[in-house]
Amino acid sequence: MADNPTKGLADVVAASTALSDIDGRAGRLFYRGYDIHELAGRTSFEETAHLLQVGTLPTRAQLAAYGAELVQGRTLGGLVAANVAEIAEKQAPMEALRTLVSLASADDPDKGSNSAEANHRKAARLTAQQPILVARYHAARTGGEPREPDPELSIAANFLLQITGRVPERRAVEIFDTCLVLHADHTMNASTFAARVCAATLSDMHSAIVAAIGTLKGPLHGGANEQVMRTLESIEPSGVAQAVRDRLVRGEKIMGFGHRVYKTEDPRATHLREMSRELGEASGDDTYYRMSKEMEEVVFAEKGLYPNVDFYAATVYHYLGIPTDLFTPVFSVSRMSGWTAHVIEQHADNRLIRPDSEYIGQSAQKWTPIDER
Ligand SMILES: CC(=O)SCCNC(=O)CCNC(=O)[C@H](O)C(C)(C)COP(=O)(O)OP(=O)(O)OC[C@H]1O[C@@H](n2cnc3c(N)ncnc32)[C@H](O)[C@@H]1OP(=O)(O)O
Ligand SMILES: O=C([O-])CC(=O)C(=O)O
Repeated sequence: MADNPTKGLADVVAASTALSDIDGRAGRLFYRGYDIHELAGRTSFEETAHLLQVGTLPTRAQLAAYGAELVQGRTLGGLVAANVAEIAEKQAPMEALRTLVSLASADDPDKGSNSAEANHRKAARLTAQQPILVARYHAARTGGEPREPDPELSIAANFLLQITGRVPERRAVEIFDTCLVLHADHTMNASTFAARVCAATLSDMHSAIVAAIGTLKGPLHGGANEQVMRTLESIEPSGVAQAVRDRLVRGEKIMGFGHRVYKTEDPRATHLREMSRELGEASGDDTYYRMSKEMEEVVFAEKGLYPNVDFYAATVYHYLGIPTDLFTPVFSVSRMSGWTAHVIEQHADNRLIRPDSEYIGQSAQKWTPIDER
C-alpha cells in the first residue's frame, strides 16, 4: 500500500498563527514579522518573550514591568522543593522537568482559569520558572542548593550563574542570550503542536506545557542536541568522515541534520555555527567545532542535508560549560516563551484539533467465543 502522502502531517496546515513564520526554501524565519537575523544579537530573550506573548517588542517601561513580573513569577511553591531531590535521583532531566512543571502547577495562583489575563500571567511565570527548575534539578543531583538568582541579572546570566556556579563573562551571557532568542518559537514544530492539541480541548496551560516538554524530549526533535554532543564525543577527531559514512551505511540518521521545513540552511544554524567557532577558539581547544565543520561537509556531500538548529547549539552549550544532558532542558527554557504564546493564541480563537485517520486494518471480521479462537 502506498504511503499516506500526508504521513507525519507533512505540509498540512494545522493551525493559523501570528507568532512565527518560516520560508523553508529561502531559509528564513520571522517572529511576528521580524526577521530572526534582525533579532539575534540585538534583542534580549526577555524582549523576545514579550514579543511572542504580548505581541510587540517592548518599550523600556514595558520591559521593566515584564522583567518585574518575571522576577516575581519565578518563586516556586513548596511541592517542588519537597520533591526535587527524589525526582533528580530517579528521573533524567527532561522527565524531571515534565514532572516538576506539573508539580509547580499546583501552586500557581491562576490555576483553574483559562482567561486571557490568567494565561498571560501563567505564560510569564512558566517562562521565569523553567530555568529555575533546571537549576534546582541540577543542584539537587549534585547535592546542593542552586545559587540564588540575582534580580538585576537577565534570565541568560542567571541560568549560567546557577548551572556553572561562576559569574559568567559578558560575552558568554550575550551568546547564551542569543541562543535563547534563536530557539524561542518555530511555527508548528512537534512540541508546539502537542501543546496546541492539548490546549484546544480547553485544558489548561500547564497541561499543554507538560505535553510539549514530553514531545520536545524525543531525539527527532529537541533531544537531538544532546545526541549531537554524544556523537562528537564518541568519534576520534581524525575519524569524522569515516564515522559519518559508517553510520549512513548502517542506515542511521546523523543527529542535528535534516529538517521537515528547511530545504536550505536553517537561519538559526548560521548564528550558532559562528558562535561555536568563536567560543571554541576562545576556549583554546576548538576540536569539537572543527569536527562539527567537517561533519557538516561530509553529511552534505553524502546526503545533501544541512545542519538544523540542534547541530551547532550542542557545541555552543558545551563551550559554555553546560552539562550535555541539560542541552534539551536549555531548549525548553527558551521554547517555553513560544509554547505559552501558542496556548494563549489557541485559547483566544479555539476549535478542537481532531484530524482524521486512514483505516488500514482488517475488515468484515467474524466474532468467535474466546474458547474457539
Ligand atoms: C529542533 C528540531 O526538532 S530540529 C530536528 C532535530 N532532529 C534531528 O536532528 C534528528 C535527525 N533528523 C531527522 O530525523 C529528520 O531529518 C527530521 C526528523 C528532522 C525530519 O524528518 P522528516 O521530514 O520526516 O524526514 P525523514 O526522516 O522522512 O527523512 C527524509 C529522508 O532523508 C533522510 N534523512 C533525514 N534526516 C537525516 C539525517 N539526519 N541523517 C541521515 N539521513 C537523514 C531519511 O533517512 C530519509 O531518507 P529516505 O527517503 O531515503 O528514506
Ligand atoms: O520546526 C521543527 O520541526 C523543529 C525545529 O526546528 C524547532 O522546533 O525549532
